[in-house]
Amino acid sequence: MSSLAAVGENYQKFNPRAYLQNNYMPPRADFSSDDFVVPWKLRCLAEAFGTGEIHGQTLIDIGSGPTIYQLLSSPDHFEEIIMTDFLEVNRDVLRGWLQAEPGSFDWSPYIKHACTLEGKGEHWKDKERKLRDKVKRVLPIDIHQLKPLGSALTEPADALISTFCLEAASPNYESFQKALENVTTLLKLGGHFLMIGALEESFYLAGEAKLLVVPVTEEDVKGAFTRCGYKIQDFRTYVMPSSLKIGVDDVRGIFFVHAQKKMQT
Ligand SMILES: C[S@@+](CC[C@H](N)C(=O)[O-])C[C@H]1O[C@@H](n2cnc3c(N)ncnc32)[C@H](O)[C@@H]1O
Ligand SMILES: O=S(=O)(c1ccc2c(c1)CN[C@@H](CF)C2)N1CCSCC1
Repeated sequence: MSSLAAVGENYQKFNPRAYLQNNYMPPRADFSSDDFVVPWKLRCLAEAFGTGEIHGQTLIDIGSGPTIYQLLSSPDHFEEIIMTDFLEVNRDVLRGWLQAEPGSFDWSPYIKHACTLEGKGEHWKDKERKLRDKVKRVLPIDIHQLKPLGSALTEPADALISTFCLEAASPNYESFQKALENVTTLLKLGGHFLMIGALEESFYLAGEAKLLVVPVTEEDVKGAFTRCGYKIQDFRTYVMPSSLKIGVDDVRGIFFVHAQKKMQT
């Protein structure tokens, strides 16, 4: 079995609820200080979208998983948002939240924090409704395919966003780089890519699943984007405090990159 096939097979054991529990619920999800990682992530995204540079018809979220926090500052800037994931279980979890099904994950602390960061006086229920209205499709994706969305997409997008996907779905750095090239085909020339990911992580747990992660450094990430024809507009890192290391992963830090696809290749 190829290493890519092995990654895909291992993901069949991925448990969305366990993943959400491990990463997006207290005590790890702590909003009590701006210096904590979740406020830091939301601030990176709010500030990037707040520049007004990143806008257009379509935004695609690559490897959404069962989460929506990554999109909270985007709805005012795009007509259509497309969410994607490799696993049907995750696409089903997303559809449940989008349709406000009972028992869906409570993202309200994240939505409220995004409203505070943006400082527009927007009520969190309005932001929640706006995001639900803008997400028009939830599609299957495989970043290791030359055409990651197959024939589902006709027009390239104005912007891409991806959080904790490429490094968590690639068995090695070569396939991480190739996956970036593959997803870049989904983006217009001059389009913007916002990515948040794990630094120097080798595994994470999601219920019965132990998923292998290709450990990447800041230089690895910058090099991959540069080799793929991007201009890096902003790059930030967050060092994970030891208090947040509870055994569900071995992440050392988090990166945020805002990159723009050059007009000339
Ligand atoms: C660590 S989770 C990230 C989820 C979410 N974006 C977040 O910020 O928490 C990694 C995601 O990558 C997805 N994935 C795994 N293999 C993939 C592939 N070949 N192509 C696209 N996504 C894949 C998984 O289904 C999972 O949802
Ligand atoms: O936002 S995080 O930095 C975060 C959030 C998600 C993930 C990781 C880290 C690291 N492992 C990833 C596996 F790919 C998933 N965070 C980790 C500390 S507690 C709150 C959640």
